[in-house]
Amino acid sequence: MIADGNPEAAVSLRQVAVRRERFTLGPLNIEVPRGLVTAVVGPNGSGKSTLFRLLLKMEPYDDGGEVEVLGHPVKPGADESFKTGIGYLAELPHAYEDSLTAEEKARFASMWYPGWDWDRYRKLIRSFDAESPDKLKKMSKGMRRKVELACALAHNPELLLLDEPSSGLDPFAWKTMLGELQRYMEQGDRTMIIASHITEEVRRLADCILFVHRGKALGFYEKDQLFDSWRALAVASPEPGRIAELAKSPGLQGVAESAPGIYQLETDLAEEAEAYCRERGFQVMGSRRMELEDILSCLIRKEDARR
Ligand SMILES: Nc1ncnc2c1ncn2[C@@H]1O[C@H](COP(=O)(O)OP(=O)(O)OP(=O)(O)O)[C@@H](O)[C@H]1O
Repeated sequence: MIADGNPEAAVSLRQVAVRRERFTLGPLNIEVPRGLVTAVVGPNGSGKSTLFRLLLKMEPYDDGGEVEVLGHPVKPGADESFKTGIGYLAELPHAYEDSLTAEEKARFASMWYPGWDWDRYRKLIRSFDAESPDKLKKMSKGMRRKVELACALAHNPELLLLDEPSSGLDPFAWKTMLGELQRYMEQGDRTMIIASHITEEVRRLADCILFVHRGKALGFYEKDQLFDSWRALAVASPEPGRIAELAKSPGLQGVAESAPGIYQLETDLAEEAEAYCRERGFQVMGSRRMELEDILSCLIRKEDARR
């Protein structure tokens, strides 16, 4: 997770801290790889939106930290032209755009982004079924979201930052969005960072997952590896009361005796834990992938115990 000036990184953070009156993000040391989708997953108020704003130079950070986006330093006085290579979908709509129509918003964006492609924009609007002459403030939440998504994608940005993009979308629009985002990533050289509370969205889109909680990074994982190694095992023993033995199993994240001699064991080293159990005469009756929220709960529990 420590950044070391890796040119393969789309985003590098070194010892970066954002301080507010009642909240601190960081210090963060993170490298987000290029060409992949990284999902930022964490409870409400954990700092996901603040992280996005930091990357767009909308949040000042403490001296001593270093932020690099697409190879450019993000710091006071530095050139900001790299921002034209970013597509950003904020969590909430901007009030100053309320009185614009979709077409007017798009015209405004087209002046800012050299790579703006009207043909691409119109195709996206059609694909989202979001053709409307209304002002943005008169649109439904989902309709406005679709317009904003089309605008974030229309210049085919090198880096796409999506803050809870599916908020307000109906299931059809959600599916369309997934398809468009997958097509965007199929180009092979694009990078996406997405904050999401939707497990299915993370499962389908993400290559990597960054867990955050109370402004701290709890871990950066390759998704498939994460789901392979974090498992819940159902373990049986002919005699009850052997929980202390299981509590020493590799990668232990949690263990409970659900019935006499029947244990639920959560581990982030599934293969090693299964071998450990078998060597000691336990029977491994089942092994299932843990859900994203369960993994996040385990990480939070560990972090809270450390505090
Ligand atoms: N403008 C602000 N001024 C002061 N504190 C703020 C401001 N915006 C957010 N915060 C605080 O910063 C913390 C992180 O907020 P942030 O919006 O980054 O979290 P989040 O992970 O995106 O949450 P959610 O999942 O609810 O969108 C919260 O404690 C929030 O109250």
